[in-house]
Amino acid sequence: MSNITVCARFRPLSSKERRDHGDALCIQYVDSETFIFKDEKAEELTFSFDRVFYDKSEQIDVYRHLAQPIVQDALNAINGTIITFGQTGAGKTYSMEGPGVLECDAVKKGLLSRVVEGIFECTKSSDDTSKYSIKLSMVEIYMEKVRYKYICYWYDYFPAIRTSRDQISRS
Ligand SMILES: Nc1ncnc2c1ncn2[C@@H]1O[C@H](COP(=O)(O)OP(=O)(O)OP(=O)(O)O)[C@@H](O)[C@H]1O
Repeated sequence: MSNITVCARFRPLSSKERRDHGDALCIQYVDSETFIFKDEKAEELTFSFDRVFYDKSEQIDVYRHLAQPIVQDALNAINGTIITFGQTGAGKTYSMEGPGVLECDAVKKGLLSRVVEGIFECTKSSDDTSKYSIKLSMVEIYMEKVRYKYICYWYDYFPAIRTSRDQISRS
């Protein structure tokens, strides 16, 4: 896999969209990497990505494919970035936060809380005396202006401090 992964995600139609335009979709499933887009003249255009998440995809699928490798790299001190890009209402916030960043819905929670959980899950399972300094931030770029949404730091974090103390007392 290259250093950059590009995915497309489709959200389900809203009830207003169904009411106004019906259930017909302008995209057609080909496989997990390719879809066909039919434009207004019914011309077909084929698009391919590293992965396509269709409207029934779950938040966990997006996390596992897109973010988990970045979490694992982060534990080896390799920085990573996840960018959502799209027009208003496309589902960027939903993918990043879920229905709300303070909501703990296990199925619907977004990448942000899954990434935080993933990082601490990995550090907990490390059995050496590694020291971690973790910085995680989420920004919104709108009209070429950068706005911080969340910024968190964990400095001098010793996940294995208890394990190492136990080992010393056992030896
Ligand atoms: N995968 C999804 N499954 C279910 N609902 C979704 C999904 N993606 C988006 N939605 C819903 O669609 C609506 C628009 O999504 P969202 O607010 O995430 O868009 P956005 O791209 O962040 O928009 P904006 O740029 O205007 O902030 C929301 O009501 C959201 O809950």
